[in-house]
Amino acid sequence: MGWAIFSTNHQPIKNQELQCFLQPIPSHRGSAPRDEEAVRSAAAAAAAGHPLPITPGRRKMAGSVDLPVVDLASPDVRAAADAVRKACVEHGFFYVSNHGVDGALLEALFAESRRFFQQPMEGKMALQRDSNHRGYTPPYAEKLDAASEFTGDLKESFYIGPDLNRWPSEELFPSWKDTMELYHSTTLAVGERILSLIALSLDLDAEFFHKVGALNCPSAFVRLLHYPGEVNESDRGNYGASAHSDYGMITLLATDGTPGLQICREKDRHPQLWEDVPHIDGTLIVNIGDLLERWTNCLFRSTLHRVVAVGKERYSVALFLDPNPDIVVRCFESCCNEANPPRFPPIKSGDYLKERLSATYK
Ligand SMILES: O=C(O)CCC(=O)C(=O)O
Ligand SMILES: [Fe+2]
Repeated sequence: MGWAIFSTNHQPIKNQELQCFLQPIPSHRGSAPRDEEAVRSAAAAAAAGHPLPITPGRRKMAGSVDLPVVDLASPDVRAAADAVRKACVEHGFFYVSNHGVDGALLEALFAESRRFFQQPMEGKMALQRDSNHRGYTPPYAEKLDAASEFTGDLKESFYIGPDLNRWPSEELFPSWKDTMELYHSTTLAVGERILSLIALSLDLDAEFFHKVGALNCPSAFVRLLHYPGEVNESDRGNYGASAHSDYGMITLLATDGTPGLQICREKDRHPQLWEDVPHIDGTLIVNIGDLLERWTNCLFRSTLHRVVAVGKERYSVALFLDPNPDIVVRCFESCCNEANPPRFPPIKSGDYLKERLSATYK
């Protein structure tokens, strides 16, 4: 049988051998040469009747995508689960409102993040990312699209895991640790609620992800992100975060309201159409990762996305909520049958995530 290791446009890659798992994201994941791509996306946007605003970075952009907003406080849980299913099938992205993350906590989180990234490089590098994948990553050290012609993405970031963290000095950052730990636990709880809706949307028990152990010491990482405002001439066409899909179950994203995030709903369509994901006050952005795409046999989309430079500094914070590393991700029975057999072999979550991460930092 030909297994697909990385999904592409929800079709299996025929005759792909298992060793391909060790390769970085293949080049068809959003890697058209930048000029050609700009022309193509402009043409597609024009054809679709979208306006083409020219950003300070002189990048042409398509229109905005109209993603659904799921109310997490809705008493009609069935309707919320149905809305989640529709969003995951059609877009792989949606917003959640009434999520319960306090505005004051978000304000404190962004203030701490700004203060950390505003330090001189020396202070940040003292907490450089370690082998446990915690800490600071400078600009250019990470390349989310392996096919990008640039050395690396423009962003800098800081990873905070469930434990074993590296913290800035308490003297300089007295409330940093408490703020980060509170944000970690708060968004983890929101993520668990979203996963319970996702389980219901797949006609599984609401507690499914708990029951199979995926949420027993899950691999949950908060990542603070900072994108520069001004970019050097040599970085013209480079991305804040180059095209990628997220690796795990779900991602919850808070932004400071600055635009830049774009999604491409049809990975293999040419020309690719990139659409802006506008900020909506009071909401978090949620997207599906590759492991959930595998679990659902590509019923749910792990959608390609990127962050373009918009000539303005940008801060965002992601929570990557991934399963316990020992969980084996195997196609749900409800998502396959004889006519639609599993497209991926079962895989241990930790093995999959480790390979994807190591490809990102080569
Ligand atoms: O900053 C953003 O808006 C997106 C970040 C992202 O896609 C990621 O870190 O995986
Ligand atoms: Fe992402």
